[in-house]
Amino acid sequence: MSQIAFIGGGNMATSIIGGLVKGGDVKASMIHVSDPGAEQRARLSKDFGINVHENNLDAIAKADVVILAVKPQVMKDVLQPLQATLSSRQPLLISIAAGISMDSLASWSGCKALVRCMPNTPALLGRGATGLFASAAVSIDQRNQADSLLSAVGLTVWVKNESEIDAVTAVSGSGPAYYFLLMEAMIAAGQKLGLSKETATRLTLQTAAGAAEMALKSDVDPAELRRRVTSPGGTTERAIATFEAAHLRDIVDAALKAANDRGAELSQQLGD
Ligand SMILES: NC(=O)C1=CN([C@@H]2O[C@H](COP(=O)(O)OP(=O)(O)OC[C@H]3O[C@@H](n4cnc5c(N)ncnc54)[C@H](O)[C@@H]3O)[C@@H](O)[C@H]2O)C=CC1
Ligand SMILES: O=C(O)[C@@H]1CCC=N1
Repeated sequence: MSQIAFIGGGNMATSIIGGLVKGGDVKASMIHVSDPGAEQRARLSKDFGINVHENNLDAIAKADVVILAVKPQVMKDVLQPLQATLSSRQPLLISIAAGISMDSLASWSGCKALVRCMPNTPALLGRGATGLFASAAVSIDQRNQADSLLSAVGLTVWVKNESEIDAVTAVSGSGPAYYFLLMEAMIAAGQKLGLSKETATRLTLQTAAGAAEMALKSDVDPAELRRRVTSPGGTTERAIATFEAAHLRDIVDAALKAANDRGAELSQQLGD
């Protein structure tokens, strides 16, 4: 069985580790995590019974797969001290960082088999969505390994071009935040209409979950599901007309383009 090392034990690593341990596909004893935060390490050790390390080199010492889960801004500084070990051991290197290119990962790590992927936080519940892209040096076995690690925490989708990872980031990596923003706005609007905060919150969250579940299970697309809620001359029609008049689709288009472009900009700024 492969040893898996996470460099960085923050929000995303915790989500993925939680999913892996809960799913039972990977033994806790096979998972190593390094993080400079003592509290972070204590929490990971207590919650999941995995191996924790202060030093990144200790985490990767026997790893077959190394998952990079640090912020993009520190990636170069994190990888350079690991380069000698990584280039001699040649583990499969999986980066979940937004906006760090394959070229940068290869030159900073010395690894050849690289996977860039973009998960999202619902991975914590096993309901994540991850887009992945592999370098040419990734073997079929390694690709399957990356797929099974990330599919333990939800849906996986492979893309053919590296640039598509920025689009995946814009749609699903950042996506949960868009839905949370809409929830915040609906809860506030419900309160203005006279509901208590608790009632507005419970109704909003259950509606979001129900709508998502319907869209996932339905054999028709979201546009048709929307039409089925919208009675002619009724209440939904007024609300949808208000969204359309405020150019909601253009706003979503611009927001996702901004996220996509920020991914590309980060690659430029943080690359060599
Ligand atoms: N938060 C999200 O929804 C998503 C984040 N990502 C990507 O995941 C990566 C991590 O993001 P988060 O988990 O949100 O950040 P985070 O800040 O929660 O976690 C980063 C962790 O790295 C640790 N760290 C800092 N310096 C380190 C070092 N030198 N060596 C080892 N560990 C170090 C920090 O102590 C922290 O625990 C980022 O690159 C981000 O682009 C990807 C998909 C979704
Ligand atoms: O906001 C970010 O940069 C990261 C990547 C996707 C979600 N969070």
